Amino acid sequence: MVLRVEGCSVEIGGAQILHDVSLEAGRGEILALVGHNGAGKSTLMKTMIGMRDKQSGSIAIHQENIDDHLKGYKRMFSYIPEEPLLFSELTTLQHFDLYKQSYSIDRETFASRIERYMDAFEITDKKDEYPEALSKGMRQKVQTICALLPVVPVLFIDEPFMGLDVYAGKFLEEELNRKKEEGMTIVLTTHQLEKVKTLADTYVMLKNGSVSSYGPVEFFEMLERRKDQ
Ligand SMILES: Nc1ncnc2c1ncn2[C@@H]1O[C@H](COP(=O)(O)OP(=O)(O)OP(=O)(O)O)[C@@H](O)[C@H]1O
Repeated sequence: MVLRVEGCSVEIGGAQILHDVSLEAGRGEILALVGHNGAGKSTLMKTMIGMRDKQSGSIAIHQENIDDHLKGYKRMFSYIPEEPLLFSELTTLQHFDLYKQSYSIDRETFASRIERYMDAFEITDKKDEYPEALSKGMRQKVQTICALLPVVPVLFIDEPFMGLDVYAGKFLEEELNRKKEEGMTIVLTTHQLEKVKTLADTYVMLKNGSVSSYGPVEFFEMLERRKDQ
């Protein structure tokens, strides 16, 4: 297994938000976190990337435990948050450069990737702009490109298609499939059930902070069909 989460519980301000959550995902697997608003999907994702403390449980990528060596663990994944988290003092290109340095991406690989991504996401003419001069969707594109640049074992994405236009959404979907073929493990949250069915291999359904069902995506489709009957 590439990603292993075991018995994670999270409290925020004295309220128990996640209860004993466990999941795992293998190489080249796309895992969708699903559930109603407030079920705990973003909290779980933030906990898996070390942005939120847990009260119990363990999280590891390739046996690198989040609690033993956070810096090493952080080099094992990239992350696209629900709301873009950009630096107001950095231009689009400077953001990409920050990722190049953080993940030690070589110059040639970096140059070809940013050219391809800026072209596909249609933001080449925004390369010297600061975030305040970008629309929300464009900021989301910059954030998405940052996370797609490094080749890491795991990619975490919170609501990947929110705010993206249809062309960018289509390209992202194709790119996630390409990354999956190359062996990347992808964990995403989404409310778009169609995307779960077309993109994911497995799913974890959260209900009030607990895992209510978990398995191959065909099982999820069966549950959805049964609900409709
Ligand atoms: N910073 C916070 N302070 C207090 N409560 C929080 C905080 N963040 C999340 N919560 C609570 O934790 C619960 C889970 O929220 P979370 O954002 O993880 O849900 P979600 O499944 O991602 O929801 P959505 O689908 O609406 O994005 C909610 O009850 C929310 O109010």
